[in-house]
Amino acid sequence: MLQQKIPATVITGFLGAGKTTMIRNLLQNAGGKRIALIINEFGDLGVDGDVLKGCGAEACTEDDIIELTNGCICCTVADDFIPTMSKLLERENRPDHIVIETSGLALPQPLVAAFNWPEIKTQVTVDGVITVVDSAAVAAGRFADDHDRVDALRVEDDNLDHESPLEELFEDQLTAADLIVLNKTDLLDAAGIQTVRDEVASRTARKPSMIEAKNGEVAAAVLLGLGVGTEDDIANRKSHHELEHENGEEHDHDEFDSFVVELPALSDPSAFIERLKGVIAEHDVLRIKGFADVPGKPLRLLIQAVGSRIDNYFERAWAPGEVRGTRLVVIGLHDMDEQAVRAAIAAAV
Ligand SMILES: Nc1nc2c(ncn2[C@@H]2O[C@H](COP(=O)(O)OP(=O)(O)OP(=O)(O)O)[C@@H](O)[C@H]2O)c(=O)[nH]1
Repeated sequence: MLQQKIPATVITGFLGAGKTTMIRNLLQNAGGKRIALIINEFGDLGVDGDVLKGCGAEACTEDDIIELTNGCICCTVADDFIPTMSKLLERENRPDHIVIETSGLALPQPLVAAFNWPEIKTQVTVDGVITVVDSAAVAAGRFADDHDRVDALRVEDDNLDHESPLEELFEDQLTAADLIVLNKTDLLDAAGIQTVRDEVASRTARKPSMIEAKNGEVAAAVLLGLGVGTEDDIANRKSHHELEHENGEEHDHDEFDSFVVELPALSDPSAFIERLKGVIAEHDVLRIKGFADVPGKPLRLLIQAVGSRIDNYFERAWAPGEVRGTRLVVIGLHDMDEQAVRAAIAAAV
């Protein structure tokens, strides 16, 4: 008997937009669907996997959560994604739906194209690409902020074919979308949200629907079942990179850098977080996430910084045998001064 293709939803969006938060909410409200989740993170601490495994949703047990940690999924399609999908499809107990969270720096286009590989195409179809947008970051001009600098460079160097890397990635992720979720609307007023809608609409020639959300709260029925078959429409969603290098030149993530900082226990987490805000602002760090050891506390403290907005909460107990420690992934543009950022974070403890 011919098996029905399994729908796969690709969830993309820039660092810190709220992808993991939205997926966590989805898993807790999946309405009886069994979901397999493939998570790809930039930076190798596996924070997203931990957050999702910790949500205890029946829709998706720990076995159904697969982490791809060898770099951005868009660059490791052949070595990482295809073999992972093949293994998943060989399972006896196949999922009803597959959800893929790309890293915040990934281009969705090569991933969607992978669904046209013969061994995948016969068994799976892309239900839709959902792009999560940090509305507050858009309103703050995060993705357009170094226009002047790039324009100045372009005058000096005719060969410069890139816009700012943030802007380009933002547009590529929007161009791939079947549905755009304008998240974090709690941080804006109505006029601010309208500005974000206009800005987002102006960044893609395609006009996918847009919905607004707070804390990634979107009904499962809205996210799953778009039924698009996006892999058949990739010709209309080319990334800047594909348009510039039609001859197949490799795309890479040279514009971004990440490293892990190991720190001692935090005796005063609030003071550390206040000082961390200063470090982020001074060095223009894009994203910090990780966890901390707070002496005397049985739970580990999760720290999530998106720009200089920092959330922190006690997440889960240290597991038996797990070494307590403080580890943070730091992500920034390539010109970020790693040594200076390391020293500044260490001095903030
Ligand atoms: N105020 C506010 N914060 C949010 C909202 N959604 C998510 N956040 C917070 O934003 C931070 C980043 O959220 P994540 O869900 O980890 O974002 P992500 O897109 O998975 O991030 P990466 O994995 O780095 O790409 C966390 O601290 C969330 O609690 C929202 O709607 N409003």
